[in-house]
Amino acid sequence: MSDPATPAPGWPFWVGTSWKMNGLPDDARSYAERIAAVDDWHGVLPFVMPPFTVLADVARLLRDSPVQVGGQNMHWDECGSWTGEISAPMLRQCGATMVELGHSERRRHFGETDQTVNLKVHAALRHGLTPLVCIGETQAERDGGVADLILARQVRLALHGLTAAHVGRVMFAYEPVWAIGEAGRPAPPELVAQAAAGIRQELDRAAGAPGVSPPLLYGGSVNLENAAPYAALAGIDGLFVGRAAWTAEGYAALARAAARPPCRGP
Ligand SMILES: O=C(COP(=O)(O)O)[C@@H](O)CO
Repeated sequence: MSDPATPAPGWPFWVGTSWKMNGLPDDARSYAERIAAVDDWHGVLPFVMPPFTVLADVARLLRDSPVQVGGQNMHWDECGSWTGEISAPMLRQCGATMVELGHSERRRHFGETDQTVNLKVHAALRHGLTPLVCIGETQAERDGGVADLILARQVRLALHGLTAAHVGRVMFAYEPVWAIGEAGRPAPPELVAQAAAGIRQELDRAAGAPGVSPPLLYGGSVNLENAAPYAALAGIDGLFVGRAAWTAEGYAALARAAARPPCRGP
């Protein structure tokens, strides 16, 4: 198993996917085998987040590839009476190096809060997992003019209690709630750039210095048509993709579309 990455801001560029609640064992193995066979990721840092039931299988098949594997959620405690939950050590034992936290679907349907996200960030770092924290405003919050406030609050609370050094080991994904899923509308790149600038200010403040703060990915209805324009945004360090990357070929094509030529590096 590869060591958990300590992400570097800017270049290189991350392209990852969460399969959400999709992927029976045969399909998961076939997907993993196909992306394990990709011999050129064009400089992007790839990662996949399969369901828990296939995570160990997928991690085993990708062990010798550059593709990192992560869980889609976890509990903040190491073990104990938490029926139905999964802990950081369990994810590590299965081969995960990353964990997604605070996705809007978990905030909306399963009672995830900024406080539980913060507990989980601490737990992930304690156990050597890279947390990928999802933040984003609802349509009502954007219409009400408080999107930037909501994003700043989500960032600050997620990072609460971390040292500046630990802040640099967290990753973030800006995912407007209104841009995600079947009913989602892709966010205009100008809007993403403006939101990313505000988020970056918060991240730099928490990290104590510009240039060492966490990578910031964009997610929400990313597809083959819009991947390159999002990837070209100066404040965006990666893409976090759902539906468009639920086939191995779709994922590999997206990584190619998002790959920045070396001259676009810092
Ligand atoms: O939810 C996400 C984006 O989903 P899409 O299907 O691409 O809208 C993001 O967290 C990746 O799972």
